[in-house]
Amino acid sequence: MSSETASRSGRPRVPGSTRPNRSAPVTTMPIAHRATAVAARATELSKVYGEGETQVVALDRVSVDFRQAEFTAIMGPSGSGKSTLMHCVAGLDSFSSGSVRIGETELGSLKDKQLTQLRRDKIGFIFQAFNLLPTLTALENITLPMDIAGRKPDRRWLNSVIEMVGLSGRLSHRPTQLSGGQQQRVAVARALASQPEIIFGDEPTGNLDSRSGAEVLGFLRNSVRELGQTVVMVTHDPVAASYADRVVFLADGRIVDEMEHPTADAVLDRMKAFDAKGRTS
Ligand SMILES: Nc1ncnc2c1ncn2[C@@H]1O[C@H](COP(=O)(O)OP(=O)(O)OP(=O)(O)O)[C@@H](O)[C@H]1O
Repeated sequence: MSSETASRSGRPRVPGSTRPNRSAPVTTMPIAHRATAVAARATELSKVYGEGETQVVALDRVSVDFRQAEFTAIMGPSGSGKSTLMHCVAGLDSFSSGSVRIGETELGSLKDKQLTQLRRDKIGFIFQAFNLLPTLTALENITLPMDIAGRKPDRRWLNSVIEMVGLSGRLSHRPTQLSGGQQQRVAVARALASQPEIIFGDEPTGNLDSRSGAEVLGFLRNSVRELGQTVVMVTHDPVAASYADRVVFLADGRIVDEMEHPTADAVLDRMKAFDAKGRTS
């Protein structure tokens, strides 16, 4: 595998693959751009549920960048807007005002069909509940999004991803024949297989024991460091957040803090500073 420095410098290759990662070859991207290249951006993003007395401001003018080849965790107290932020940026939910872009594409300007296409082609998802199809084998689940899109998987890339998550011996198994940790590895491979611009994880380790969770988080971190993937993950768990390069803290629908190179203890301390209502102290 390539060194961290080399791999984090832009769009590196999968080991053994002849194909560079899709959007921007590393050799042509100036260093200044690499450091600031943005995979997804929310600007003044607001999301309001309901009206009048029952109105809830879930997101209150949130502006945040998710940089390419970086692993970002979103944390905050329950109800602070983490899932809403992820869903709005991932094009899974509409927003009330502001803007979101994935790469160069403004989501607000897209019709439903275009949004579906963008999610399919540019975004990978990993959910707490694995979301695998029970009638398909592990391999069929991994390639399903590409099959639906009518795209042929890059075999060498696919093999590298399958090898990385340690599923080579399990490809013909169906989800019920796999442990929870193995099922989530299938979901990780499915998300990585199409080399999306960005992967969103919603509590991806929420249903796993700590060992399986650590494995999945390790694969996600490797995908960022060694494959140049961009990952954004919502989590409640300071240990999970410590795998990220950066943590963004939400409270009351606003970003209240950020932490680079987080440790579990530092994240835990920061979380303790939120009071029971979810406000910062
Ligand atoms: N469909 C909805 N209708 C009305 N209010 C909603 C809806 N979805 C979320 N909310 C409200 O928006 C706010 C933010 O919710 P969100 O689920 O984004 O928070 P969260 O930080 O992800 O919470 P948790 O950690 O508990 O999952 C909360 O006050 C929630 O009650």
